[in-house]
Amino acid sequence: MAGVPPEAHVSLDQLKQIMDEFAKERDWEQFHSPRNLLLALVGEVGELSEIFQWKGEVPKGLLDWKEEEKVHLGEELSDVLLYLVRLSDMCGVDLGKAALRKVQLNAVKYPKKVYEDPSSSTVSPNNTN
Ligand SMILES: Nc1ccn([C@H]2C[C@H](O)[C@@H](COP(=O)(O)OP(=O)(O)OP(=O)(O)O)O2)c(=O)n1
Repeated sequence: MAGVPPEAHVSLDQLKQIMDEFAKERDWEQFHSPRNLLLALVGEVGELSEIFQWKGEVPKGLLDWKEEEKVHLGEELSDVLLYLVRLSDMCGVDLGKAALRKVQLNAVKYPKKVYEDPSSSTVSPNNTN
């Protein structure tokens, strides 16, 4: 793959282009329908879940995980991301734009002031009333 960007600077748009090239080079565009991609995405979410299955709660940062476990985790997270990027593209959705818009909607739905107030510390995100 010619245009693989330096790791630290990858964008959703670059991942979109890479997935497009990957599918074209293998003549796999015929298989990358929205439904197929959604099923593939859900399958990868299942593989991601398996990594955490039966472990109980795990500490943030996964400090006690072996390096190979973290590498595996990175692979499954990447599969989810790549299928999500490809699914969005095949549905004609600009994922970056949509995500930024959703972040704005979230901020309106969950106003900062409510959650900044220490007296409201028991308010959960799903119980704003
Ligand atoms: N038709 C396909 C098949 C694969 N991929 C790409 C996207 C994913 O990043 C990765 C998924 O590959 P596998 O189906 O081989 O899944 P895993 O890498 O998880 O392998 P396994 O299920 O054996 O653990 O390859 C794709 O774009 N289109």
